[in-house]
Amino acid sequence: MDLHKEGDRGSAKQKKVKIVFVIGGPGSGKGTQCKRIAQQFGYTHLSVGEILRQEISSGSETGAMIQKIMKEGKLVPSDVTVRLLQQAMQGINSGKFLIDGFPRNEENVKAFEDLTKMEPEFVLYLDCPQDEMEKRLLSRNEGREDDNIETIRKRFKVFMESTLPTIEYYESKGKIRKVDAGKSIDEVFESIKVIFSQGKDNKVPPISRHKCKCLIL
Ligand SMILES: Nc1ncnc2c1ncn2[C@@H]1O[C@H](COP(=O)(O)OP(=O)(O)OP(=O)(O)O)[C@@H](O)[C@H]1O
Ligand SMILES: Nc1ccn([C@@H]2O[C@H](COP(=O)(O)O)[C@@H](O)[C@H]2O)c(=O)n1
Ligand SMILES: [Mg+2]
Repeated sequence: MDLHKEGDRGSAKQKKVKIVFVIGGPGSGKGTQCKRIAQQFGYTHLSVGEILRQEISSGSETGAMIQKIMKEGKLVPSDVTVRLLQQAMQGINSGKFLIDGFPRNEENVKAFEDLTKMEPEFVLYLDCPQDEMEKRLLSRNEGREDDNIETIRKRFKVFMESTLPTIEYYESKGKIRKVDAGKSIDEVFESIKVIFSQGKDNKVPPISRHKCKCLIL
């Protein structure tokens, strides 16, 4: 798949690639729900955090740099993240991508748009209270280096300061589909199924920072 040529929207020969971004605070359930969405709706699930962790495992210099940033709960420079994401997408012959944990800041948005010339169909936003996310992360038990209380608090701060503005950006474009992610896994998936069944014309009421559950501590 040539992700550059996909930007030539007029070309009938180009296969239309559909992209859905999935964002939400750390522990909001992005990975959990993406697995279900991919299975039920035929998407290829790409977790950007997982792609970055694979780069760490490769033992490269870039991986070492990523590991340091992740441990601090900060964000990896967008040129690195988007290059790795684009490489992962190019290796897969799929028409539908579910991109989990992306974008995390405005720099991510710009780098993705500049490099791929693509935009998401919509952005699924898992809105979850912070105390619930903290509880989930502390009992996740998957051996992640960043699942400790110190790093978790830093990740929450990054989410508030850097990711919420991207949610507002996509809200202004009418692309946010928000679900209450504080409920049980099954209940959250029920709300998500409605969104994926209705497709891109399903509009939800506008949100603002003040209405996010993640801010009600
Ligand atoms: N709705 C839910 N209710 C209770 N526990 C949940 C729910 N959704 C996910 N979990 C659990 O919470 C933990 C975090 O979920 P998950 O890994 O899907 O979150 P995430 O948003 O991908 O987090 P991160 O940003 O850190 O990758 C996991 O142990 C998962 O099993
Ligand atoms: N767009 C992104 C996504 C992730 N990161 C870094 O990876 C960490 C883990 O991400 P998860 O989605 O698995 O929680 C995250 O805390 C960041 O350090 C990133 O920089 N940019
Ligand atoms: Mg995850």
